[in-house]
Amino acid sequence: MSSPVLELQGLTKSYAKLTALSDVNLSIRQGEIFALLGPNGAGKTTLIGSICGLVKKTSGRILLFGKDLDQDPVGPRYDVGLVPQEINFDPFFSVAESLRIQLGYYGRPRDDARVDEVLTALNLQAKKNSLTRALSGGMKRRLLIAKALVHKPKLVFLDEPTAGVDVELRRDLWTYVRKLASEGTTVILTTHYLEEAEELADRVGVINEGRLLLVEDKASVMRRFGERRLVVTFEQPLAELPEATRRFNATLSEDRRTLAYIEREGTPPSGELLRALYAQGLPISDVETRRSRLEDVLIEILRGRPQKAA
Ligand SMILES: Nc1ncnc2c1ncn2[C@@H]1O[C@H](COP(=O)(O)OP(=O)(O)OP(=O)(O)O)[C@@H](O)[C@H]1O
Repeated sequence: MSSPVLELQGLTKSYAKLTALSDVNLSIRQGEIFALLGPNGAGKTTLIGSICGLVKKTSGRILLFGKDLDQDPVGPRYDVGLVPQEINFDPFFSVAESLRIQLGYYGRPRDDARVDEVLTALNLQAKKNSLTRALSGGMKRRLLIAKALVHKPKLVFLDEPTAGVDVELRRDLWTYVRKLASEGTTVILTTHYLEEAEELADRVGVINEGRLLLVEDKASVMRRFGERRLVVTFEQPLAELPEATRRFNATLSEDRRTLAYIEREGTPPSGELLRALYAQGLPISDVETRRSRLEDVLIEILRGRPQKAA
């Protein structure tokens, strides 16, 4: 297995009255899409800032591409791209100029073909010669992403990349992020749109009050914390639940017309319960199922539902 792209060992950041990051340990694999999730003020931007050189850590080690940033704070950072939350470009440059400057800033030679490629990928070609201040909010965000990618970084941080953008740009960006990852770029993303993490992430990390609570494959998190809710409505009230369905621990409503069942890891599948009901020949008028979304799961984790071993 190749060595991690990024490794955090005991990363801690304290401000005068507050510990924004507390003993964070994390290892990121090459080519993965990692979503860092947590409520406002959890420490996500501080974590990204410490790696990108915008925040000075208090203690701990950061190894970027195998190099300790305390020993070489500059070199490894040339291969990192950051899409910050805040729009931060000079309004008096054109779109293309600001990308050219960015290339120079990262020590890369002038490369107009690369600038064009990124502009096309982010649907900004038509605005190539416009001043950045003349862009709409969504276009500014596209440019922010273009700037973070123009120097072909090996590791990209996307800090709330789609906050305030329209659905179309969000979809475009997701497609682009997937393409980057499939080509070997590693992506670390923070987002409050849980749908974004659900769509994109291979692994998720949950941070709260500066502590990393969990790091796990998204599929495994969904299995462990997720649930499927099954609600069956009968045409007539039932006298009682049939014997064959007792083992499911389902509940019958007060009017005895609807049955609710929650399927979790380790409980029988809801399909089995449905089959048992059909086998009894009960007249069913409606069946409804709802699966947990990552949003529900995150709330469970932050509430501190006791964790089983993974
Ligand atoms: N320069 C600073 N001085 C003092 N406290 C700070 C400073 N920067 C951040 N903090 C505090 O550190 C904590 C973590 O902030 P951070 O911006 O990392 O959170 P976040 O998870 O990115 O939140 P959000 O989702 O709202 O962007 C917060 O309590 C914040 O107020």
